[in-house]
Amino acid sequence: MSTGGRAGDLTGEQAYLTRLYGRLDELRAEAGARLEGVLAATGLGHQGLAERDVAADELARRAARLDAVENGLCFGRLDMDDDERRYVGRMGILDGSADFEPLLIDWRAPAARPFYAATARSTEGVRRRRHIRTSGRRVTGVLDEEFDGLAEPAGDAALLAAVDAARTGRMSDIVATIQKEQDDIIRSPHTGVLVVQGGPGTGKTAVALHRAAYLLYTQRERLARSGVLIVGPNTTFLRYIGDVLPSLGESGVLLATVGELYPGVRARRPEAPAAAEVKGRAAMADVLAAAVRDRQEVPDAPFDIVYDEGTARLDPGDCAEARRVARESGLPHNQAAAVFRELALAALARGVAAQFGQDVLDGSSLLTAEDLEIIAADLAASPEVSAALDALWPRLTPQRLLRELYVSPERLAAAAPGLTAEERAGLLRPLDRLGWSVADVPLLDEAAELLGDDPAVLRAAEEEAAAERAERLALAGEALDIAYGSRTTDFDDGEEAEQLAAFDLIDAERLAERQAERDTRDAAERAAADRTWAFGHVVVDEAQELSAMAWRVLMRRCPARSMTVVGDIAQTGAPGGSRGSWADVLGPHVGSRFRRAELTVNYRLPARIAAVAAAVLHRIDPAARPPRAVRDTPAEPWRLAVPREELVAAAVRRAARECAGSPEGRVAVLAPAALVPALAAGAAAAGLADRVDVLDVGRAKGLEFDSVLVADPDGIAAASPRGLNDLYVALTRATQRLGVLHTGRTPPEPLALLRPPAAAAG
Ligand SMILES: Nc1ncnc2c1ncn2[C@@H]1O[C@H](COP(=O)(O)OP(=O)(O)OP(=O)(O)O)[C@@H](O)[C@H]1O
Repeated sequence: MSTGGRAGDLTGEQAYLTRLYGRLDELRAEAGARLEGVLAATGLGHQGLAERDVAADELARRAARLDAVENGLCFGRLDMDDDERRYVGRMGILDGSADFEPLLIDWRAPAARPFYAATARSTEGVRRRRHIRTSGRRVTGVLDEEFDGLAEPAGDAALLAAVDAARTGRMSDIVATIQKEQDDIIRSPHTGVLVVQGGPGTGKTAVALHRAAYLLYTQRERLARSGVLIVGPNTTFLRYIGDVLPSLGESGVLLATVGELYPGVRARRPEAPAAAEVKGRAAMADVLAAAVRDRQEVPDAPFDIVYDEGTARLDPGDCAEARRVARESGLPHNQAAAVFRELALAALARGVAAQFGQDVLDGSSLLTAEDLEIIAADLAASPEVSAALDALWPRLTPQRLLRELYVSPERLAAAAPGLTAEERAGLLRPLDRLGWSVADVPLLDEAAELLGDDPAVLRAAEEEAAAERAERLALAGEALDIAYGSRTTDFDDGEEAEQLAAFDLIDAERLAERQAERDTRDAAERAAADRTWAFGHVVVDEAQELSAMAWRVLMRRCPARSMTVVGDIAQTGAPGGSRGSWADVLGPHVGSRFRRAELTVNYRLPARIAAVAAAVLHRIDPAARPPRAVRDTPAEPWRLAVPREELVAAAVRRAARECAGSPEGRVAVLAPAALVPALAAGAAAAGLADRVDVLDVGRAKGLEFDSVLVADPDGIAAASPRGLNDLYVALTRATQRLGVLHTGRTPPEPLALLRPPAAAAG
């Protein structure tokens, strides 16, 4: 393999790149002019206006795609055995001639595949693979791999440069350096559930996002209609990965946490881990089904309903029969209410008719059919009768079902006999205005399925959602007022973050309202507002974190079961997350009908940090194979014992030292949640807030930083429901340097092997 850039190569590639950007500019100008033309059209009827909006949206999306590929437009060239030359880049570009010659091949097109798949042993017709490095519109280097059959290409310098680069705090795409084992997954033709297991840093997230981009390219029409959902563990993570698909020219994908998947509900309520774990169990589906059945009542004894026209007697036997038929209708609760009501009304009408006596000869009613109809109509129109029947089979919103379950020990005991008294007590809560937790969302969704839609209930649910929104806006308004009121010219970054959160909230609401007014929203936008939306493809990242109940939600959102599921069971941290295998997780939904792929190379951790992590992994699961690190760095990971009362100050000092040691890149201090506020305040006071993130391990899941300081590893292990899993996650976030600050004489055992840093004075 030859590297570097001979002057002739650079000049030649620069000329080609300049031509490509020239063509890109032309295409942008064309798209802009067409958009202007469409928007300027006047005298359109209703239909014409709707068509114009659709066309304008499509053109705006195309313009956005053309803008998005500006950076790193072209990154590779293939010289084939037959002398054909192919340039590979972020999008396909044809020249402007009548022949439409391809100038640039989209990385996802079959013709680009050899760029990722060719090896010395299987060259796929490639003679030379060239990596083209650019900065803006300038070529800065080329790197050639010659497949002359003589030798295995040497280590991939392009890859090493990419994985060694300083991190920005936002994930970048890897389109220029996708490796073969990753490419096989990205382009997998499998149409069902594809599970990608891999240790930390093996590129699971990167692969999942590039697979989404690949599917959007190969199945554009289908997925433009049905949309793609990407599920991540928390909003910090979603922000971290949020630039990747747009940089690949793909928008219109919905990124959400499970807590955001129930329209109208924002899950903000804190939840005790034990209660979250119980709520995540698959058995909660039966609990909810029982809770719904429990709301379908039969009176213990006959009772009289006094209404305008007299008194009607409701008999428990008739009620039980009406309930039996309604249940057997197979309809969801709210729709079956109509069946119950009709049968109960008929029974009531028979009872009233009987009050008028019977023919002594044949026992038939003395009333005419017309009389009977009038009685039935009077009963149906009576508010008293309706109230009595509604009390027996109330129409329910999911919110009401759950709220009334959570406040009632009796209802909980009846619906959840399988839970222990302690577990049930953990679910109890007062009637308050704190809303819903993330663990409640799958239960609301499950309840919505069991209850079904009913116009009256939909209205009630909308009213509840509107009230909740109004409350949130009021709270946001208050937060803004507070932020403005307490604004000083020198507020620290913690305050600024608060203020931004409030602005974000309001912006999100405004956006949602604007979207609701248009009907040209893309699939992702419409899907976000529709609980019953069926996505064309669902990507689940950090999939090990999901509870059994959360999986049920995702399976409902993807009836076609076209899914890419990526995760690492050894990193499970969430209280309801997976303990077993992927077969345990997916079995209830797809049986054994899923394909499993594995990623084995670690692109994040330098070898010496990977060795520390491997020792911890061995403790978690002696049978697990740690991924192989692709590179090493000179910095030795270290540990430092500090007195507990000095931990915060020592961690802040160390973070400052990390920042001073390299001018760019991100530093993280990872600590037990209880320590985070003090550490964050210390970092802010030291003026480090723009370079240093202070996070608990749950928030750091899936993220990475140039330098990581793990503060109080014992505390992290003790606070984690899974013992060492959270510590494993914390130790696997660093791309360059790792330090551990512990308070005991020695840290948890595998870390005891580490030595103090070169200059130990904290
Ligand atoms: N082929 C590649 N070229 C360049 N960088 C890569 C490549 N594959 C992965 N990386 C980088 O390696 C890092 C780790 O990738 P990623 O976050 O996708 O790993 P992960 O398996 O999801 O990790 P975790 O389990 O910790 O969430 C990222 O910075 C990613 O960009």
